[in-house]
Amino acid sequence: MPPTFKKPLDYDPGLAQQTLQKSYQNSDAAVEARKRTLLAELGLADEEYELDDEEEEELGEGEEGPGEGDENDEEPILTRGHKHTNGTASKAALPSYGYRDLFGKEMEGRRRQMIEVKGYDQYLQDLLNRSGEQLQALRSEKGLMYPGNVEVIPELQHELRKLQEENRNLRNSGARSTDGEASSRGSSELAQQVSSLQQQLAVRDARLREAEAEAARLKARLAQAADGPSPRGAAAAAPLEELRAVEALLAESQAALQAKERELTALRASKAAASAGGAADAVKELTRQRDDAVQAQELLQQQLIHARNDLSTAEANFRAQQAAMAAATESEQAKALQQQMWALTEQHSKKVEELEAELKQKQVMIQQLQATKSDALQAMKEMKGRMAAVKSDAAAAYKTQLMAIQAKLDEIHALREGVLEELVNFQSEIFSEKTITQMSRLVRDKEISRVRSAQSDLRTKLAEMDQALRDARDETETVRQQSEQVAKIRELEAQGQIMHFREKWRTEFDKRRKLHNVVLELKGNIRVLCRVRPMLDKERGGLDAAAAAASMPVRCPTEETVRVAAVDNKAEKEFEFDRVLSPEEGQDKLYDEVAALVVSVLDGYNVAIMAYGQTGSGKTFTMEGPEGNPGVNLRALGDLFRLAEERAAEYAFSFSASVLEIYNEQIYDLLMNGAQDGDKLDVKQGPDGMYVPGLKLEEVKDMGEVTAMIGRGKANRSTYATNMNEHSSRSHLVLSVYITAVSKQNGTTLKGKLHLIDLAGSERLSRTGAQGDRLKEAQAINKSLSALGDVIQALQQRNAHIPYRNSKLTRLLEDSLGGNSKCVMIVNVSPAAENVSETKCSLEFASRARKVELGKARVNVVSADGGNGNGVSPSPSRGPASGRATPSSEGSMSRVASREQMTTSTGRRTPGPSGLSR
Ligand SMILES: Nc1ncnc2c1ncn2[C@@H]1O[C@H](COP(=O)(O)OP(=O)(O)OP(=O)(O)O)[C@@H](O)[C@H]1O
Repeated sequence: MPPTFKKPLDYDPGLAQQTLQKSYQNSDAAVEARKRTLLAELGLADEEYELDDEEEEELGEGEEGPGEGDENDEEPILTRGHKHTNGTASKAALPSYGYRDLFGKEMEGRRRQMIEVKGYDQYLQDLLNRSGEQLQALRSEKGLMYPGNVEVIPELQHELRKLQEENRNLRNSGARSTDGEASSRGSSELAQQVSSLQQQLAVRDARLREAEAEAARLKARLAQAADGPSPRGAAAAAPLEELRAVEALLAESQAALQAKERELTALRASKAAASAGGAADAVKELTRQRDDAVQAQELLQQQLIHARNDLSTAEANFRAQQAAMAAATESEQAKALQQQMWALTEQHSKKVEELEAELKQKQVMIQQLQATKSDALQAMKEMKGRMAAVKSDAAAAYKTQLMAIQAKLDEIHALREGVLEELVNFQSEIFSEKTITQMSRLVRDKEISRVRSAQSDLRTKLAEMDQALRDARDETETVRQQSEQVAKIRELEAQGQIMHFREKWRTEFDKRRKLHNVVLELKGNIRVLCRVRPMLDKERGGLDAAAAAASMPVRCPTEETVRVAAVDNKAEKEFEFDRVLSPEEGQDKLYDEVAALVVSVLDGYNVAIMAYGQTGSGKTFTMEGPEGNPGVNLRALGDLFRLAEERAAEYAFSFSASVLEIYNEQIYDLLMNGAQDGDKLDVKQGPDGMYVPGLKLEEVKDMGEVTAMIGRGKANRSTYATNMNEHSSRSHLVLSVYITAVSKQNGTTLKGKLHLIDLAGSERLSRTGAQGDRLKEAQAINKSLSALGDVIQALQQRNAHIPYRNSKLTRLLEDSLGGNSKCVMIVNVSPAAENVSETKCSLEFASRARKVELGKARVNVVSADGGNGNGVSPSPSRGPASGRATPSSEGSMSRVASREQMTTSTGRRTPGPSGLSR
């Protein structure tokens, strides 16, 4: 078990030094105390050590023996003392043994008495024995059982006793010599003494060596102690010094012993001299030697006392050193324990920090919980407040009712009082006063019971009202839930109905589309629209718009007829078309008439919309339109993109387009930059119908791309045309749109084609008066338009041969004027009087075209496996592969017949000329 500490201590050299010093002092004090005890036992108190001057002098005077002279003061003390052993010595004659400085005069006096009683030797022996015992007791008491010290001192004591024995022997031999014994016998005794002394010397030598060894052992132990930490070494320094002092003393003892040895050598010499010389001299010499030996013995005794004291001091110091070492060890242990405690303290500190952190978290949680709790309390408070308000409202209502009841009761009471009063008055007249009192009590009790009953009824009614209110609330909740369920059901039903209507709408839409196509077919595949443009400013002749309109020779009496006033002795003439658009009708109205055909393109039909008319009649206005008021081209394309987007769930559409110009019977690609050789582009027939090899087709995805493409085409056209206005009048501009629609359900592909054609001016050659290049241009225009007229006539007459190849224009439109296509011709006319003749020609040309029966159109469809799916459409009136005219079917004829009948019935359709050429 390690010692417990109140608190850890660091090693403090100062404290250790103080502790050591204290232990020294304690040891010194203990030795001093023991010494005093010893002296007390001997009858020598401390105060007795001091001698006053008087006694000193007295003793000094007493020492002067008679006949000895001054020189006796210097005699060996034992020489004089020995004289008194014979019982003749007085106190004044006692020798001074040189202890005066140690024991004092009184002690010296007592000592002398004891010496006189016991004899010197006995006294000395007693003193030594007692000192040894005291020392041993002191050692035992202090626990200083160090072998070296314990052994050395008894040995020294033993040595001392030996010396005393030797002295005694010497004295005895001296006494015998003094008594005059025979010198021969003394000689032999001396020889024995010498031998004995030699043996003693040998023994003392051995003891001295042992003492030296012990000193070395002590020295080693001290050095070992000094090898420790410096404070411990510092603590051991003092005992080391002490040991050195002891060593010095031992060295002195050794020196004394050596002196003794020398004395013995001298004794041997004296022995030899005694053997050789006279006995008296020998005795004298021996006496002198004996005195010297006694003196040496005293010296040794003194040294022994010093050594003993020094040893005691060394022991005390060593003990203190041990205590200091123990203290240092304890300090180290304390230090280790302190470190352990620090480690434990750190662990505890960490644990405390963790616990503190946990505590903080708990505190935060507690704060949050408290906040939540306070919120809940606040909410409860608010709820309580609301409940209290509700209660107070209810209480107020109840109170109001009670007050009303109370008021009623008061009224009743007042009434009752009145009645009672009257009754009393009345009764007083009839009954005695006693009877009246009894009656009034009865009436009052009855009234009270009636009021109580009324109160009870009211309470019951209130309870019933509350119950009714609760029932009403429950019913309201039930109704609300039911209504929610009904609303959900209706919503679901509505969604179902929406789905149903959507499906129905889709079905109806398909039906409508089919019917639309049927209507178109019934109407005829070439529809002819007539558009009369407004009067231009230059054509008004100074008239305002209204007056100019009133003077116009071209009128539109109905939506299907146009009337041309009589000009040049020619009668007024009226023409009928599928639709006639007056000057007031805008682009949107016109587009409404062709929009249905545009839809047909997405269904896989070939559609051609062409604007016909003399120069300046409004063809470009109709097809292109001015900026901000687009014509057929942009509106048709816008519709196509819009419808394609609507049908995106069913079909995947792709659009491409080309822009070409036919000028002087040559084809120019307006999407190609730079000069072109018009002869190089020709019209061919491919698997998908007519096409122009080498013509650039551009994919377009939206109106932005279309607009940009048309803009480039126009720009290219203007670069090579010297006079744009004149050039545009003498060339055909064809914008073609190719649409592919792949069904997402069965993979079939529909391919539609839309030609939007702004034809060249149709004025007659004779009217132009052109010559040279102009004549050539006019002839070319005439040729292509004549070819168009021939084709229309051949179609109308159902000829076996349709002359498509007579011009690039008709060749290009072969599959758009054929059996599987739909065609709209918009004849644009000028309302101006100066253009009446040309207007008539244009209207007559369009009237003939209107009579052309193209037959039932067919869808360009390719099945998913790559086969031609044209068979899905109704039986064609012409062969699909050749595109050549075939005899009309009965159905077609019947439609024509019906149209003829319609015309006849109305009397407005007039048969046109048989030829179409101008
Ligand atoms: N419906 C109309 N409403 C208003 N102005 C029109 C209409 N039609 C044509 N115009 C105007 O008449 C003029 C001639 O029209 P436009 O250039 O379209 O004739 P055109 O037949 O294309 O001539 P060309 O054969 O030379 O190209 C233009 O100024 C045009 O703005």
